[in-house]
Amino acid sequence: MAENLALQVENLSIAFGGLKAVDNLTFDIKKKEIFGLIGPNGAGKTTVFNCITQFYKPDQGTLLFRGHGDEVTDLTTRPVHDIIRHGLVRTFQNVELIRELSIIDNVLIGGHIDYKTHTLSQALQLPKARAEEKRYRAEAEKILENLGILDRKDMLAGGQPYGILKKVEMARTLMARPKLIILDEPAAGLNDSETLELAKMIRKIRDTFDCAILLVEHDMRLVMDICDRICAINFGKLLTIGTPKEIQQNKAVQTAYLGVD
Ligand SMILES: Nc1ncnc2c1ncn2[C@@H]1O[C@H](COP(=O)(O)OP(=O)(O)OP(=O)(O)O)[C@@H](O)[C@H]1O
Repeated sequence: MAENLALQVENLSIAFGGLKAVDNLTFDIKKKEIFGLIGPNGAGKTTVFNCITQFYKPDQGTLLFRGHGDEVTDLTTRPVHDIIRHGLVRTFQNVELIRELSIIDNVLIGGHIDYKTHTLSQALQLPKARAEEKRYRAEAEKILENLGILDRKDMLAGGQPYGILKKVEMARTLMARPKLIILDEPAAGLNDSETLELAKMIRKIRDTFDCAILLVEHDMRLVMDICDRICAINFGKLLTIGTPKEIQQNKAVQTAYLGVD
């Protein structure tokens, strides 16, 4: 795997019954790249990232990921719960936060995969556990500051505007110190100004937290605005990979996706 790559997908295929949902798909994502995956409804986008995160086990293909410490992992050999430990996280379309907890406590939940101390020492508040908790709290505060919502840290998650909840969810994701974040339709449910904010936030995350981003999104303005490169698929097959400009000018994409003939 080339040193500049975060993810390499080669000849990925998966079928459900007779239907080839992903058909011999090959693409790669560079370190710190914002990479878009687009295609019409049913094109196979969700299935692609379900294969990457090992929620589905692909029938065929190579999935190499460069995670923490630049270590390369063959994702197909890992169980689904192990993927996050390597530095690959995904967000969900619906924000899933605990309304009764404060914003910072919701963010701290994202750090739990990393806790080194035993649950018992945490419960007894032993010095090592207290030090660890302090370190995670400082890290959570730094992330909230970066996302511009540190002033809300002690407020309850319940009742916050949707745009803020999305930021809290992103903060929680960042606690896993990801090397690649898969964003599943992050603009769904956001208004125009929140979508603009989201674009700024995604760029800032890439720049500040040194990670690549795979964006699966229907909002073409957002995709064209922030992606370095875009992969267009239809019927599970690759149409083309290119810059936003190249994608907009591509005949196959116009026909398949934008509905232009
Ligand atoms: N678990 C499954 N079992 C059977 N068929 C499936 C399953 N998951 C996806 N499919 C089928 O695979 C194809 C690709 O679906 P997928 O959800 O990946 O598309 P998509 O591009 O994400 O669509 P959308 O934009 O509507 O979310 C579709 O025909 C879908 O019906």
